[in-house]
Amino acid sequence: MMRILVLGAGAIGGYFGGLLLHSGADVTFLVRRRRRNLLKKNGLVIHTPDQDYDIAVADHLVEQVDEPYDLVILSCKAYDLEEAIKAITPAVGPDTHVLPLLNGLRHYDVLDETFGAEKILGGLAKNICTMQKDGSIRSWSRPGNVTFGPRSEEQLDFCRQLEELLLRAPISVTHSSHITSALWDKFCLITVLGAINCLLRGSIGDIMATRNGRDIALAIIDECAGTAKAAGYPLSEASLDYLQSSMTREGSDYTSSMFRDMELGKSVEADQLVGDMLIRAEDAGLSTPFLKAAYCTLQTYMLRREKS
Ligand SMILES: NC(=O)C1=CN([C@@H]2O[C@H](COP(=O)(O)OP(=O)(O)OC[C@H]3O[C@@H](n4cnc5c(N)ncnc54)[C@H](OP(=O)(O)O)[C@@H]3O)[C@@H](O)[C@H]2O)C=CC1
Ligand SMILES: CC(C)(CO)C(=O)C(=O)O
Repeated sequence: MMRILVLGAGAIGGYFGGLLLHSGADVTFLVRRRRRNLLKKNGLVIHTPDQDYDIAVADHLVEQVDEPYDLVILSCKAYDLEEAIKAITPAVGPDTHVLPLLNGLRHYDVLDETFGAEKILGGLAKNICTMQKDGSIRSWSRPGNVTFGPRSEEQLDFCRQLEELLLRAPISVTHSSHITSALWDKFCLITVLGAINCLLRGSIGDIMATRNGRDIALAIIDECAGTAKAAGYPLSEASLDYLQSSMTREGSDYTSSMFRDMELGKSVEADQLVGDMLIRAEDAGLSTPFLKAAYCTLQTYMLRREKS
């Protein structure tokens, strides 16, 4: 059976790792002391719109690893990547594959350089979820989706085995043969949503109730879509339609995890999402005033947070 190590049992790692374990997969969570203690005490509870799961994880927790696994699922925040790489290094042997589920793109450069691109699959998560104070995971998606795929021919066999395994869990699974395009689509979606929410400080519905919210949302979509096009990964018509309708829907309570983190006073992935999109736009010679304003807002937030 495929041996899987999941780094981080937060919202994304806890949800997908927990549901994989529930489906009979061989899953071990690599967690830090505080998270380990909480999971030992409370178990891993996952609340979904249709069902709650109470998963016994006490025997599936480690604070460090010393042997290779077949698959390492990486589900930390981007600002924790460096430490996470140190923690998983002993688990990455010659035949190991790594599936990152982080938002953004920059982590691929770092992972490729550290472990070799042949080991790093393409992956992303679509799941509106959060880790609650008591350590349980709440997901509002029906169900959360993992999209993954090979970044080179050599990874195809492993991806087929992985698809078989993922399909046994109560999650939605997309095995993409164009994973880099899918990563760009998700990068645009999360940057657009995060920039709108964090710049204008509200859910999509809150913002659509204002005089100019819709115009600003559409301008941010244009800036990100232009950047994707310049990078050689233009958004499909369907993706663009989806962005234009979901980001301007009246009454929508849509928020990104970055905005929810900001509301809670937590650290945010500003550099890896809005900041990175902005750098790529500038490199392509594009004018992106709204992304600049959004990044400036996020940086100001982070600077004030560091001071307090
Ligand atoms: N939440 C969402 O709705 C979505 C999030 N994403 C993306 O998924 C990624 C993860 O986000 P999310 O799950 O929300 O974040 P969380 O903060 O909920 O979870 C991250 C977990 O990673 C753990 N972690 C970090 N570094 C280490 C380490 N060195 N060793 C062990 N554990 C570690 C943290 O542990 P500790 O508790 O000890 O700090 C934390 O529990 C982000 O890139 C995010 O943008 C993508 C789609 C949706
Ligand atoms: C797009 C969304 C909102 C859900 O998948 C997300 O990725 C996030 O909140 O980080």
